[in-house]
Amino acid sequence: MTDKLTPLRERIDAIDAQILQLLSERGQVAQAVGHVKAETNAPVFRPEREAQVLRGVAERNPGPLKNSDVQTIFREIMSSCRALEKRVTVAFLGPTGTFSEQAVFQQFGTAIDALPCVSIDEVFRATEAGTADFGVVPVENSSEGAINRTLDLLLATTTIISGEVSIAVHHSLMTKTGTMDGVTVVCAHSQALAQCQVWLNQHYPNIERRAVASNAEAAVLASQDPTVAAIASEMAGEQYRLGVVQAHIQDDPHNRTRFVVIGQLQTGRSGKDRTGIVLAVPNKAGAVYNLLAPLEKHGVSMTRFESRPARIGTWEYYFYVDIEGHVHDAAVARALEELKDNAAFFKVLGSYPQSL
Ligand SMILES: O=C(O)C(=O)C[C@]1(C(=O)O)C=C[C@@H](O)C=C1
Repeated sequence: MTDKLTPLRERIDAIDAQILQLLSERGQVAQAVGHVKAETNAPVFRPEREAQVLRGVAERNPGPLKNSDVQTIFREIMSSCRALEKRVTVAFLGPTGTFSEQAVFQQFGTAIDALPCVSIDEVFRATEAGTADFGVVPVENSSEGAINRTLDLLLATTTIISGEVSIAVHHSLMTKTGTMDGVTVVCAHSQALAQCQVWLNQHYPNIERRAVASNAEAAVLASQDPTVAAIASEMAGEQYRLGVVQAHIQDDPHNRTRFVVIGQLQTGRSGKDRTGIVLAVPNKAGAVYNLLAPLEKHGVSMTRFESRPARIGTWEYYFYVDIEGHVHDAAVARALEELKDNAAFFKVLGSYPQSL
């Protein structure tokens, strides 16, 4: 047994030495890139380049490692190389242990300074003020729909969207003891309670449900009080040493939340991009239909259409539209020019690489 293992481990040691040498070389090149960028004041974080690198490794992956695992490794390599150029600060809806934090790491890797904020408003403020280089905010959930606060803030913000991240959202029911003995209340963020309501109705119809600021806060409460159960990610459960009563209790097994990255950065073309816009039209028959006609005319696909009541001003609704492509793609540029001409309000939220 040992004799068979020894030569294999020696091979692994030799490969690791090569990997380490190559990582060191990569780091040195990243430092050189950093110097070039510093001379021209160019942005350090280039989401379009990182997306291309990650798509490239998945395309060229010879196996046996899974594409998603190879991408996780390369994301961390780029994160560490980027940190050699400049360590970025990223604001998110805290506390730590939330899905928002997971989205931050999925986009930027872990070689960053993560800045937990108490609300979505605070994430926007920190990013606008420059306290954070970027902010990560939830924008839609596959079972609950739009995160309205984010949509409202995107309308007014001076920041632009530079990226998107999609996270599988799995909720677990957890308590201090790992059982429901003596539990009188289930705490979670209102979105999480909504995403688990069928399951809760079936299994614990009579236990009080209490909405709190975040699932991580619910986990903190459960860690302090054995009569409280929390619905949160298992990551949060581990962090606050909770026992799992039941894993994956969300009603939709494919439940996902999409986040956007906000900042001052205009992301370049990656070859597979998305653009977010907000529009308003005068309240006339056929206005919305006519408004969107340029998209079809120029062969631009719409991937999302969301409306929000305008709470002030002359128009009744703002329309949040996501389209495929980048503002610098010829067809998108032409379609947007025409859209703008027909709209009473028009704002480009940003163009960015589609999430992996
Ligand atoms: O290509 C660049 O612009 C780099 O700075 C290098 C690098 C990388 O490590 O590959 C690091 C940070 C950028 O976000 C993109 C890529």
